Amino acid sequence: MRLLIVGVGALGGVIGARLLARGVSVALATRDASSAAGLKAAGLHVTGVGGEVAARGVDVRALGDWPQSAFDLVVLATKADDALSIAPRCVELLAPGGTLLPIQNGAVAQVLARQHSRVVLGGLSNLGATMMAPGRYEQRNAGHILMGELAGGMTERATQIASFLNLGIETRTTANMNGAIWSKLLLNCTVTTLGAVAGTTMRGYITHPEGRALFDRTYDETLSVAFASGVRPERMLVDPIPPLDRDAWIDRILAAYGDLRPSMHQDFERGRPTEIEFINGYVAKLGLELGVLAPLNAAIADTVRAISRGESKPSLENLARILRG
Ligand SMILES: NC(=O)C1=CN([C@@H]2O[C@H](COP(=O)(O)OP(=O)(O)OC[C@H]3O[C@@H](n4cnc5c(N)ncnc54)[C@H](OP(=O)(O)O)[C@@H]3O)[C@@H](O)[C@H]2O)C=CC1
Ligand SMILES: CC(C)(CO)C(=O)C(=O)O
Repeated sequence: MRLLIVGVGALGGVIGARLLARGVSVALATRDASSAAGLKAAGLHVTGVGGEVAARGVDVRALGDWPQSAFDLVVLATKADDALSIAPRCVELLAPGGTLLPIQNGAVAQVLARQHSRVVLGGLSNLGATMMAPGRYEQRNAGHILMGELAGGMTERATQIASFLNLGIETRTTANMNGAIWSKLLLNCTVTTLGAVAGTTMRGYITHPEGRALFDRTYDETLSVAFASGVRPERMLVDPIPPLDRDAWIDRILAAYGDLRPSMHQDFERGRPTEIEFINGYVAKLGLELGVLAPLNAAIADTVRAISRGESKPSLENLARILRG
């Protein structure tokens, strides 16, 4: 299988390096020729969970420099906005019958599938990684890539692609990919975004009454939109549907994600665009289309946009303000 990884940041770098270390042939695409030259010189080096691996002399070019129809699989590992803008170019790079596998947080695969339904397979990452410098990455957990057909069910292409990626990186399939993407979305709409607007981790805000109230109400609102869209969220690390013993369920979420610094908070600090339009922004918009109002998701998205514009700062007070409406 001829594989191209587009976006050699935290996730793309770890996936590429682990496949190369197992002798799998991997082509890489960066934004431009100068980052490709830098990466060619640096090679890929991964430390952390899963062990240290290094790859020299990597096959890397700028995205625009790869020939058309050259790949059977393109793993799209950029942030969401970039994924949307370069998806048409990625589709051109696919040979007939090829597959585009986006692995962003949020509803990127669903949005891409509206334009490129023929080729898009749903994907997400339960693997956590950080890029220290171009070519230098740290794997933060023992997570895996999850993939499957957005229309549901299992196909031969999904099984074949998973077996291929499994040569270097743990990859699982699900017959309920939409449900899995929504399960992650439920957590990103709450754990990630509330932590980002509060400027802390989930453990840092959930002990405040407003933090707990906003978490509960936002989670339930997001779940209503998921159900209205016909999705049945899939169990992943925690049960996606809160059981009667909600406190014990919150403790399980805290154990898995409570101490992680939200990626969106890092986006604020680095002045980078966030993925909010594919997280709470997506849920608010879809809720409107489906006639299920999602005012908390809309208010959270507005707060994130205001912080990105420099009109507000992350703080615990944002949570109380969003709750007041
Ligand atoms: N890191 C993690 O632990 C996890 C990440 N995710 C999701 O995975 C996605 C990727 O995240 P992450 O790896 O952290 O992001 P990074 O920002 O570390 O990596 C994205 C990479 O894509 C590159 N890129 C941007 N535009 C292009 C382009 N036009 N052509 C080629 N490359 C391009 C960027 O290059 P440049 O620097 O030039 O912009 C950067 O190297 C996000 O949606 C994130 O939400 C999901 C779960 C965990
Ligand atoms: C792990 C988690 C849920 C933490 O917020 C996340 O996905 C993120 O920050 O992007």
